[in-house]
Amino acid sequence: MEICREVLDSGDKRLQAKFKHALNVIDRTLALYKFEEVAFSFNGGKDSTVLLHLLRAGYAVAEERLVVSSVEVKAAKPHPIRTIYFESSYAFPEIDLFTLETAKLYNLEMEIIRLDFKTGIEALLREKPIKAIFLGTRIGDPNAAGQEEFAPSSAGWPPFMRVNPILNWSYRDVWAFLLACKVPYCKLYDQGYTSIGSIHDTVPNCALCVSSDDTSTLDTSLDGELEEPAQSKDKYRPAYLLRDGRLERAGRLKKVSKSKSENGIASELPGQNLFAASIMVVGDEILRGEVEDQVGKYLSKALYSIGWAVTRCTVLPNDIDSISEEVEQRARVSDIVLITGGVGPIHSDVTLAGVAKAFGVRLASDEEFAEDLRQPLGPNFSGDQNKMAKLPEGITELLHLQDCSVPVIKCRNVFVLLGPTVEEVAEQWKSLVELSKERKLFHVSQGFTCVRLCTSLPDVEIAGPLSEIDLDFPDVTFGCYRESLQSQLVKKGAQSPGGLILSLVGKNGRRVACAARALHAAFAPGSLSELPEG
Ligand SMILES: Cc1cc2nc3c(=O)[nH]c(=O)nc-3n(C[C@H](O)[C@H](O)[C@H](O)COP(=O)(O)O)c2cc1C
Ligand SMILES: Nc1ncnc2c1ncn2[C@@H]1O[C@H](COP(=O)(O)OP(=O)(O)OP(=O)(O)O)[C@@H](O)[C@H]1O
Ligand SMILES: [Mg+2]
Repeated sequence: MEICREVLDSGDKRLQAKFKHALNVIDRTLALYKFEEVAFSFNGGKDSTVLLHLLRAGYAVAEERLVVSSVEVKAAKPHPIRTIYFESSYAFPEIDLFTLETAKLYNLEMEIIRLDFKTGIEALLREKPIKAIFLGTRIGDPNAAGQEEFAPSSAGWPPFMRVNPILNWSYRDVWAFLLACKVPYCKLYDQGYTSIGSIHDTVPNCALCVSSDDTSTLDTSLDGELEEPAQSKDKYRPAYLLRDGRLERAGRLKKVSKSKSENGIASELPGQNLFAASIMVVGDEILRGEVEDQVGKYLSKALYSIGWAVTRCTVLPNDIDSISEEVEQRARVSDIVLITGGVGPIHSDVTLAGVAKAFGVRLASDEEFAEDLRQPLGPNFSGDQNKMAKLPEGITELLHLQDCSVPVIKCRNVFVLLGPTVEEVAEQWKSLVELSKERKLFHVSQGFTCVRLCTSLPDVEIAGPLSEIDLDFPDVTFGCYRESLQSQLVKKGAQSPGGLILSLVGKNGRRVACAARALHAAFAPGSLSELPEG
């Protein structure tokens, strides 16, 4: 079979291993089910094109076995690959055409279904005894979460086995195969499309753009941003030149929900100018009081300095369920969640497992992350067998940062900073903010202005005027607390140790100063004194 020969001739050991494994999955399926009980779900996309040729190879092997074992050798004729295509009026015409031409070229017995997937499969199963369907689903596809190579259809779907022979193939593997086998693929992939959905949600991948005024640098940014449809002046390189497979879906426009936008991250609330972040620090040693949490404090200040409100900062034990419950809850109510601690090769490092559980996905080995870790961790790092290189499947993006040896792990609106020391977290955070300015991962704006006033007046005297002024300044937050005598004494310029501290916080510096003047005016001169910035 020419496909087997081409893969062999390519000399690409990795491709050969993936090919062999996929053929084995196909072979096991054809041994389990009769030919007429199996269908191939083909849509002209690159993954299903790979699968088509794997099936051609796999069917040839199975036919051979049948012929050899058949008594009536002459009667054994080739079985066409039973194929289903869900046609849609929103499909690219190029995809439609390629699907039909390919079916003709390879003599596929194709059934065109003009219904949605579920209803179409229900109708199909009523008529035909299909028990298994081959799909080109790969890990990293949004719908791959929780699937294995053999995955029974989900609850609520008619019963059949989903067979995913290329589940563990990477973007690189797909192109290595298509190019090595020199098989035709849809021409949209030569025009910069790297993953194809409908005409309404797919544009060429901006990482492959060669704009008319820049033809030199390509594929250097990790830009997954929503781009407007291609300008006609822009040219795109072919899909197989995309070096970073994580950007495969960068040309897929994401569904924008009411409050959350790109990457699941919320837009600034109109008129309110406030984003809410949650911080989670994982470590039993902090809960035992052995170690003081400096990271939470650093991140709170850092978020505040870019205009974010921190609505929760929690310290959690190294326990999967505690982490997953907190992530699940905080990711829902916050714009972003920052997590540090509990990531590493030790048995108690379960932060990523907790994140995976919160989002209902499994942890899967990630070859690219293993590569990222190999350099900083040195020769003792044993690659993807090491649990450190496992990431929540299908929802993770690695953010490579300038001047940082390890990436930040982004799972939807949750960012895991590998740290673990406050210095390392600080370095990662600063680079993340820079990257965010380019990619709009989260909003970076002007920080808050804070004025702190110190007084020895008793709380009861302060309370009345303070609540009145509070009403006059809805855009300023008034806080009131006492610092320990000790910490006030060590702070330079502290006056009135042991007294009350009033803090006035707001985005508009002028308004904060105005509120401070109003407070001064409400009490006898000299009752309040301003503290230096803390
Ligand atoms: C043959 C076939 C079988 C499918 N089986 C399931 C299933 O069992 N459970 C499910 O949730 N979705 C199933 N789907 C739907 C896919 O998971 C996914 O929603 C679909 O490929 C649409 O992806 P898109 O929204 O990116 O276009 C199936 C789709 C096809 C074509
Ligand atoms: N309209 C469809 N008809 C039949 N099968 C489909 C259809 N849409 C998706 N599938 C099945 O789901 C698989 C996964 O779809 P997915 O979009 O991830 O990959 P693809 O379309 O092959 O390639 P690409 O990622 O480049 O779009 C396909 O390989 C195919 O088996
Ligand atoms: Mg597709």
